[in-house]
Amino acid sequence: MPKVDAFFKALEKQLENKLPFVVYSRPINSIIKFWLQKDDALHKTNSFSESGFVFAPFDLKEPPILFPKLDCEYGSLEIDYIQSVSAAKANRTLESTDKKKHESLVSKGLNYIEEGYLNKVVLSRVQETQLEQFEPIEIFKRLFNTYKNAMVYCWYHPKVGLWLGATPELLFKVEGQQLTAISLAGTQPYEPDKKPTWTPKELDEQQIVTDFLAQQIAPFTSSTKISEVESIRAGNLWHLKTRLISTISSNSNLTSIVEALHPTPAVCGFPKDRAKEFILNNEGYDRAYYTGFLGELNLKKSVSRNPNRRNVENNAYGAIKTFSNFYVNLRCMQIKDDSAFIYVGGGITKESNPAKEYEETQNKAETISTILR
Ligand SMILES: C=C(O[C@@H]1C=C(C(=O)O)C=C[C@H]1O)C(=O)O
Repeated sequence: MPKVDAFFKALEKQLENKLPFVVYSRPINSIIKFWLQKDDALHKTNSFSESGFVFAPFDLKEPPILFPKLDCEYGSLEIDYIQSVSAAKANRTLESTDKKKHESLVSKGLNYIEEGYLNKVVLSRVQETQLEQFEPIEIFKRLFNTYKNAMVYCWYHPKVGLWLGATPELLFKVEGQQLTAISLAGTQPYEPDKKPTWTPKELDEQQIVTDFLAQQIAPFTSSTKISEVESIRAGNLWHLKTRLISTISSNSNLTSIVEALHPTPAVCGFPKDRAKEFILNNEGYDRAYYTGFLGELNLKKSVSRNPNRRNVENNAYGAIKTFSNFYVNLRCMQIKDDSAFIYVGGGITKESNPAKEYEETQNKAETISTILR
């Protein structure tokens, strides 16, 4: 059997057998990887000290789920485009009262901002779409073909559920002693041949995220470099992005970095605790794994040394580096029976307008719904 077919057949079989798996491809990358857990045990991690794949909820009162490396079969495939079943399956978006509900949620958030209780809060909703067929692996293939600068994934555990997404947002990654974090916020619709123009509202909203990240990593790092703000495209949207790169002090660990950064003001708000409390008390539904994070935990890779170096003796041995990378679970959906639940939100600051914020969530939902049609 050709390698591609065997790769996806193994996934289909894992799903049929109701066994946990994740299949994913990191941004700007033509490598697809999977981890297939050998039994249906539900492993969690509190310490982030194991190796494997992590899937964490928004609210970390529930510990993240771990597919431990030692309990998994691993596979990878290098490919640019995967043939998937004839593009479209008809589907129907259910009538919703979402608009009114979301606008009144945003208005309430704005009241809290006006009163000075919050600077920014990210408010979200979930939208249901009926599917003609249960075909998550096919949806994954379409996500992979469509969103090249996103982390695309399909994650399944029989005791938790099935999630799919194409997220443009890195929470942070660690490679050896280097920490990279990304501030991503502000949204404009993409229009062909047109560069986005950013208003002070969006620049401010994104700056809150950058300042938060810089402040939160400071106790664990040194010599942080902060890039210029740039526009990046994610499907039918533009966002503002800043990159922060620093060196981790030798006494810090992943748990303290996660606690310091998650959830960032890009998906929660500022101040963090007040925004989180507002979300939990007012959104009126459970975000579960939406705006949580997912990714590789403490994996190893060998990095070859610079061949131009003089120290020939050392060049014979490459260095082994430990790396982890966590992406924020955005532009995602959960599939239950024959329905897809699409999760979308946006940042609210004092200049926000409820009707526009609803429109922004619609644009975000569109990014992911196009894959279902
Ligand atoms: C919350 C979401 O996206 C986040 C919010 C953004 C915004 O408020 O402009 C932009 C990118 C993401 O950090 C989402 O996609 O659901």
